[in-house]
Amino acid sequence: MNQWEKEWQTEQERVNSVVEKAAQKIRQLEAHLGGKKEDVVDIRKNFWEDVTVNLEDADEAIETAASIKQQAELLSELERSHKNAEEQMKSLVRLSDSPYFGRIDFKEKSDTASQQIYLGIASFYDEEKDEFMVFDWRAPISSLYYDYSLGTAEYEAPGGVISGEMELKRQYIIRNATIKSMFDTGVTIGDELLQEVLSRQANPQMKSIVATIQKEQNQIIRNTKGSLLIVQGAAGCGKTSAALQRVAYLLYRYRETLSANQIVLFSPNNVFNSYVSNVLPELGEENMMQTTFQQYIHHHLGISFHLEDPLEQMEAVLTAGEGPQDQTRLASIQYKASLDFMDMIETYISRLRKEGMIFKPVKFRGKALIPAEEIQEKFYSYSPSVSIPNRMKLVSEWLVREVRKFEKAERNEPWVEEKIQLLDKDVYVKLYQKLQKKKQYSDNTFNDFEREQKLLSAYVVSRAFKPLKKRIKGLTFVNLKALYMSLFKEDGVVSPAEAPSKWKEIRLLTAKTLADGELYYEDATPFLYLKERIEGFQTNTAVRHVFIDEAQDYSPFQFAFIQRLFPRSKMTVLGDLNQSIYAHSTGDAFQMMYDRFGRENTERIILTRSYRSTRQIVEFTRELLDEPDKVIPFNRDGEKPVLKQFSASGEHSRAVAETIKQLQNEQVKTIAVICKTEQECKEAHEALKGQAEAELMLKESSSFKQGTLIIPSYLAKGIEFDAVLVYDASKEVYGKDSERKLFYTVCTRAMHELHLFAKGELSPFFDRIPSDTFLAEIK
Ligand SMILES: Nc1ncnc2c1ncn2[C@@H]1O[C@H](COP(=O)(O)OP(=O)(O)OP(=O)(O)O)[C@@H](O)[C@H]1O
Repeated sequence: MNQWEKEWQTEQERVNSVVEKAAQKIRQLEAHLGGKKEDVVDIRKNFWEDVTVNLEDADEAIETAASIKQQAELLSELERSHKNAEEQMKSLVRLSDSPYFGRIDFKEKSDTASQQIYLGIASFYDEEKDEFMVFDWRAPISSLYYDYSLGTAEYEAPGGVISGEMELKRQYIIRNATIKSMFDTGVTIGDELLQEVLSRQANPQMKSIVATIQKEQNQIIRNTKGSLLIVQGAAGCGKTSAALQRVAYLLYRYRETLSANQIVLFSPNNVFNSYVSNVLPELGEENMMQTTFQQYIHHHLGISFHLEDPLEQMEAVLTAGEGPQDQTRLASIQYKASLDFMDMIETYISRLRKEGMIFKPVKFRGKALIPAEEIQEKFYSYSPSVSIPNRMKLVSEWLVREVRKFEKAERNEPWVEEKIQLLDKDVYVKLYQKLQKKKQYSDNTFNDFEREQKLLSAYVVSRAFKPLKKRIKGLTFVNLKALYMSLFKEDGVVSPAEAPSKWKEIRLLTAKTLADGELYYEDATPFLYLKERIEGFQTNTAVRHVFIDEAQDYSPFQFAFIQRLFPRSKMTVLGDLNQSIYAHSTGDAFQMMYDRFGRENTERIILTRSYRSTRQIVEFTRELLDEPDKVIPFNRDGEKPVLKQFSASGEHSRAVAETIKQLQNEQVKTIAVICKTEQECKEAHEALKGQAEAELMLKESSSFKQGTLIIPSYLAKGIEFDAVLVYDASKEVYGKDSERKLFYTVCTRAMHELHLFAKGELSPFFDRIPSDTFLAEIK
């Protein structure tokens, strides 16, 4: 047995001993858990027997309440500890399969001997020996593993910086408690393990990367300095991965004060949500809250008209032509994305303080109880120094009082009698009991009938007025739609000198769509902003950390809005300007964020190494960028991208089908035929019918499946596939310079293979790509 084999054996023995200790712990926990479960069941069963209920007098009632409280606390404490034990159990089960993935030997400056630190997903403490057999990857000392190669190294412990010498760095792949591979590394995280991880097939669910986190990614994960962290980097450089491990890190580091429901991740779409949903549970943490910006807006708008989906907007933009209508829409999208538009709304708000508020009359059964003009008069009767939301509140209280007056008068209306006849028997009985309780019955049946009648009509009227009062309290008497539309009137807020280009056309377009009962997606955030400014901003102060992935797709307006929504929250913003695919994402949104938070509160980290795709694919895709050298491929080899160009469309689809079948025969798990738009997807699906099996995925389904998909470009955002087939890389489809970023985004979804097909003339983007970076077949 050579030295390495001996090492291997010693390491395997250590794995065995950790697993054995974990098994002991599992047995103990099982016994404990069983007992706890019985206790919980017992307490639930006997809850009312173990409390003394006596409500005879006030003192007794207080004692009873105290006794119930004590019993409830006991129960919740037991439930909590049961949950903890269960979580510990899950972590031990994971540990028994693969206890750790790395080891470092570190000698502190002041020590003579080095300490062996084994790193795993969760820590494991040996009570007998009083030492950690495994350190959590997020522990302060674990950062040595990610940040240093052999030699001098230091880390930040709670008590200060600790320096020393790293003498060994080792990596393992352990499955079923057996070491499958083991390597010592000199450089940061050895290429070998990363090579092995990256060469695997794509998965419908993203995986955690804790064993191979790179130094620059570790900086993102552990950064706790500023209130804004901006992460920029090319496609596939691990922004999303780093963000998710960062969530896990924050939950560990601030475990006393931070919980998963205080962290929000804004993701590009629901497919992406499902794609990343497994990473945190895999790391033994609960998932943070996940939403898309569209869902958030929709939920808070609570409007009755139809709100356009961002995907519909995307389709409209991607299929836009040179005609005036389409050009107006584009100009409108861009202007409404800007901070200029937010300023315009602010000017409007200042004006509304003095004049111009628009209300709806308060109506009941079709009858106007309080006309809109009267509400407006009341609104402006309050001092202008009172803010608009406060005045709204005062008006709402006044309206409720007014409505109450009408409510009383309404009791004698004929409809009330009709409703009384239709009342349920149960209601009658209840009201009868109420009267009896109040001892309001007399011997005089005539009086009794009158009282009954009064009570019944009061009941019927009050029930009928309830929704109206609720609506008033919800401030629905303000006419938000009309207010928003006023922004686009000819004599509106904007002075001709400040008006954006095509302002007249934008005004007309907006007025028309709103009048048709539709709200375009570009209007959604400004509309909500106006609503919040009038009704009072519903800020969320419970959320402590907001993550925005694919941040290049947010408009400055949306960013500013999010910042305002979460005033007590830190932010991590991740994106790549080269993948800006929305028409509103003009300019450098990151710079704008940077300016808003201020330099002293902001950290900016740029990632340059791309891990997703093979070296050959990165060498091809990066040429689409203005600064190709800024993207460095990770050294993993594969085939060069293949381009097949056809003049006849029949041959084109046959070739696509052939490639799909070939990949399927090779057992490639995830294959995506990516088209630019929904329309193109449908055409592709039709053309491939009967030739190759492929599923059409057009809308955001809630999950992302293995297999062969035909998918539009914007739905493939943030996701990756083993093989990508660009359905038509012709000039017809990717011809405008504004589509270069989209083309880049599409091509960079490929991990191992990239096939491009073109019908007719090639996209001009190929002019910038050196011909030796791909293989071309022209038919
Ligand atoms: N340190 C790492 N170890 C192992 N795999 C990694 C590492 N960093 C990134 N990856 C892998 O690279 C791929 C791309 O990562 P990720 O999706 O996080 O990149 P991204 O920057 O968000 O990409 P995009 O901007 O294209 O959406 C994923 O498969 C991820 O698992």
